[in-house]
Amino acid sequence: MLLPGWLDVDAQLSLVAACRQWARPPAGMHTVRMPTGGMMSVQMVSLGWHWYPYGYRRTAADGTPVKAFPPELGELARRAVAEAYGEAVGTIAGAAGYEPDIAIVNHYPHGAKMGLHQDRDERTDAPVVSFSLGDTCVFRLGNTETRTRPWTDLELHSGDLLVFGGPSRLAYHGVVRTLPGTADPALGLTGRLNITVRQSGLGPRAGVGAKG
Ligand SMILES: O=C(O)CCC(=O)C(=O)O
Ligand SMILES: [Fe+2]
Repeated sequence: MLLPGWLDVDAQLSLVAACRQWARPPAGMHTVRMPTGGMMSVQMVSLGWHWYPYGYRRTAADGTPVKAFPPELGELARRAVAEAYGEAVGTIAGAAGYEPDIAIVNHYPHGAKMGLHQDRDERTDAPVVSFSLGDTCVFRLGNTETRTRPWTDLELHSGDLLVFGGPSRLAYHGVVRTLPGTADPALGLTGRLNITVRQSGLGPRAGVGAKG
């Protein structure tokens, strides 16, 4: 579900300010090396659970405890899910009782992108909520079966809300490119930020993934 302009400028400004705090060390913004050896071009910071390829743990990349998941971000994401699905909320897995406990903030400097992937390191089928801030990007929304066509390229603008739930929860998706300089200068942001809010399905202490 795409709800363009769901965040007004004030809400965008407060999220950008929050991202600046979350980005600070310890457990701050970092780059990620993929198991194949390459570095991701985005920088990221996780809240609640630290994401690494491919799993979640409580310890951040610098070895310090991951920052807490902010309850107000959970509240915002719950409202996003409720408004995205409206009366159909009961038909979408995990939407009615949405209890997110993870946020991943991605920063896209000019030239950064994200290859086509599924968000499948969570242990629930509850929706993933995505907020876009800053520069516009070309977002590729694929199908749930393959990394290949059919896909749809759409622009995500600052303030747009995208919710992956129900039949599209495991849709392949990625960021083809950002459009440098398209952000409202009032945001004071270089590049693009994306915040995804997720429900881990993990217990309070457990970690999952290839490295346990
Ligand atoms: O930046 C985006 O819009 C998508 C980010 C994403 O797919 C992810 O963090 O898993
Ligand atoms: Fe994703």
